[in-house]
Amino acid sequence: MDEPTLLFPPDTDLDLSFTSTTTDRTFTSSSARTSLARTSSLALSFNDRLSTASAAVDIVSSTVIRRPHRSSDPNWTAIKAATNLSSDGRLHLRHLKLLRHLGSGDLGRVFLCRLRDYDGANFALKVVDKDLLNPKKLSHAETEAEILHTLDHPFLPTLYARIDVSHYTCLLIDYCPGGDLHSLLRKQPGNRLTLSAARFFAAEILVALEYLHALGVVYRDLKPENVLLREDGHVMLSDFDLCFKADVAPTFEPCTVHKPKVGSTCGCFSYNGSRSRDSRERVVAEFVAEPITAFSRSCVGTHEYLAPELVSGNGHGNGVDWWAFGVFIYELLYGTTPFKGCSKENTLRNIASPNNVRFHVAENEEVGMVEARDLIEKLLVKDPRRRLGCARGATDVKRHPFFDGIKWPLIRNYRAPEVKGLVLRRKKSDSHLSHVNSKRRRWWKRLGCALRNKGTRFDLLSNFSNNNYYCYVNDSNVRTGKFN
Ligand SMILES: Nc1ncnc2c1ncn2[C@@H]1O[C@H](COP(=O)(O)OP(=O)(O)OP(=O)(O)O)[C@@H](O)[C@H]1O
Repeated sequence: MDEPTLLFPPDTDLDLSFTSTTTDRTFTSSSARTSLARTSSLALSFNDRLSTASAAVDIVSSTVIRRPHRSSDPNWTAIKAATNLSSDGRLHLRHLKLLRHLGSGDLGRVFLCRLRDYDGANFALKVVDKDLLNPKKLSHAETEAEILHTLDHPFLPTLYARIDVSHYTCLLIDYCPGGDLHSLLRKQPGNRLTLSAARFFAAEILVALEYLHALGVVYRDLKPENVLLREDGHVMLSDFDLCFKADVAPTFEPCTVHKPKVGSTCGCFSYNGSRSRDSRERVVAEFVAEPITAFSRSCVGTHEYLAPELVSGNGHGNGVDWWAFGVFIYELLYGTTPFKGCSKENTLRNIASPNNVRFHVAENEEVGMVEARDLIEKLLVKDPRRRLGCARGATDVKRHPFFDGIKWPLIRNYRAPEVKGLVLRRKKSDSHLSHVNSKRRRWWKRLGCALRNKGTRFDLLSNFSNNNYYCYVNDSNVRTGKFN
């Protein structure tokens, strides 16, 4: 579908003229689109005259967004510097320089930008022209801005500033140079990832969904296209225009867990197989925050990711995200979606039919695929009342053997997998850390050797290092702490 060239007359607020060719695969009720390929060329600039004159109409929220635990983040440092230098302590469009067009969506266009006087931090600026949107899209745009404003999570975008100028709303968020997971999949042989890479991305998305659900946000548009990749290879779930908010009542619920025998180790990243036979059971109280009473009738989402209850149109709730999570893991591992038909209608028919998901089982498949299929089957249960995740959310999904060995609280520190086409940039702070870590590694190694010589078990010591650079030793098996 060719988008028309948008040219603003010289006296309008912004000059964002460009041409863009877009196809996409999202549909919202009646309209259908797909985001499979995008090409665009552009010539754009903020109108300087406007930028300086815009102060009177700017409604700037950057000063009210505070994330104290991220005070050392370079992006925040840059924003703080710009606002400190600003005469009214606010961020304005004149503080930004647009570098290039990143892409277009249903609601607006996204540009790579930097602060004018500071080159060290990249941002993405989503520009929504409210004059071009119908009331329904306007409400989606407002939903997205509201949800972005509430988020504070490493796998979700940070809204640094919202700048309203005339009929434009501009949202300044994190820039993800790694592109999206859908494009990355297309670069892989068979369009699929290795099991350990799929598990890394699935685990991060699970944590992001857990956070959204704890806020009462049902996401409704999970798909690889909406998973952007940060420079360190960690994910950023994007696109919140199809979300809806519901009530959530957090509880502590009793749960039986397997307690490993003292001294037994757990492989952290490489696949660990089934649970240890040495485990004992104990009951613990677990935090559950899942919007189980969420209910909506509007049919939104992406065809291949729609849950059966969405297709039937009788109303849906939090379960649609757990269904989509099953489709997502399937696509990462099999290179296609499980109910895809030869047309959109066929796809919807396959989803609505009582037939369960089917798998192609390869002869020499990777260890862990049995667990992966079991998880997918449990997520793709057609009746949402019996679907994994619907009752107790991520708490239950995280405990599935597919995720065995992942140390959830440390997940943001894991090193991203090496995946063809994914260029990882190490942050300056990381290279400093890796220097410290390599010193620490050497220190542990020397200590381990010394103690081994004295007959002390090294595997107990190696468990002190919770970092994924370290080697985990489990009897005679050495497992490297990496996702690849
Ligand atoms: N933070 C970002 N960093 C890098 N690229 C981005 C970022 N946000 C968006 N993009 C790019 O811009 C494109 C348009 O994004 P946008 O969120 O407007 O629309 P979309 O993802 O197609 O979804 P929708 O139309 O549902 O809003 C994306 O496909 C992506 O390639």
